[in-house]
Amino acid sequence: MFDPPEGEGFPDPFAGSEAAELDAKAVSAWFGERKVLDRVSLTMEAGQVTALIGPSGCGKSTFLRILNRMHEMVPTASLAGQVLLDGADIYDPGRRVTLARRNIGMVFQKANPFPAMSIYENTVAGLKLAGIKASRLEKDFLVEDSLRKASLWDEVKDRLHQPGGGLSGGQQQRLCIARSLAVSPRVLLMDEPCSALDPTSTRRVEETIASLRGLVTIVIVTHNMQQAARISDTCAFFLAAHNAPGAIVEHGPTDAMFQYPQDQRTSDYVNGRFG
Ligand SMILES: Nc1ncnc2c1ncn2[C@@H]1O[C@H](COP(=O)(O)OP(=O)(O)OP(=O)(O)O)[C@@H](O)[C@H]1O
Repeated sequence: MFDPPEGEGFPDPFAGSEAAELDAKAVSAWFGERKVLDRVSLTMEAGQVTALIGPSGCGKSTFLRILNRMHEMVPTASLAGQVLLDGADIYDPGRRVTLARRNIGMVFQKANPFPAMSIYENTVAGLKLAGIKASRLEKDFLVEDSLRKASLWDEVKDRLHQPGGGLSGGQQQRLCIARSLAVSPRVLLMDEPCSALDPTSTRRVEETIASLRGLVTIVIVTHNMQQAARISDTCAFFLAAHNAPGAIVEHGPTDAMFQYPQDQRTSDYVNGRFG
């Protein structure tokens, strides 16, 4: 895909330092001929935590990957609909993929720091990719700021120049969160970020997510209903009927979704009766 070079004349249409609203409008997705999402619309409020829940294969990860233009990296993939970041469509022709990804970061299921690279270098590793130039002093500030926001600073401040691969799994996941935060994203997408972690590390990552509320908009896929209930403000329940594409059955404030679900299928799912 054509992606014009960095530099003057290509202003960032999504620029800003605040958490931004993300609005998916009638998003459908295909892998080859197979439709896997059908007209999904969802507003993910600025600064809030939105949890995407639903059984395996209903399209949650596909939807998440559409939100920062990663879906199009799969050769057979296609999509329809719009994704607006504070009103600007990230899929507008001519709009740069790199800018969408810089403003909408992603943390994956399995922590993926560069193992031989130091904690310091891992934290600022995204700057170059995002075309952000920073002096040593600016980097020093960014490293501390990002590691503090990721709730990792106190644990690593005395060993910033040791390899990232030497950290525990939970610390590595928080290092990846710090790396994402270092480029000042306005939205952070998280695809089951705790599924490979033990309960203590999970709790630390959940605390980190809670501390980021208001600073960045968070959209998280989770299979853990207790986690969704603990950390999210809003929930969207995805479901794919047999051989049908995934769609949202119900969405709304998390408390209401868990205590007074409007749809029987939501009630069955959040109470562990299927999936
Ligand atoms: N790269 C791909 N090529 C072809 N089909 C795919 C690809 N990725 C996902 N799919 C299909 O798209 C559908 C939705 O998958 P997706 O991973 O988005 O679901 P999910 O709800 O996130 O599942 P899980 O909770 O198990 O991660 C599934 O039927 C899956 O098999």
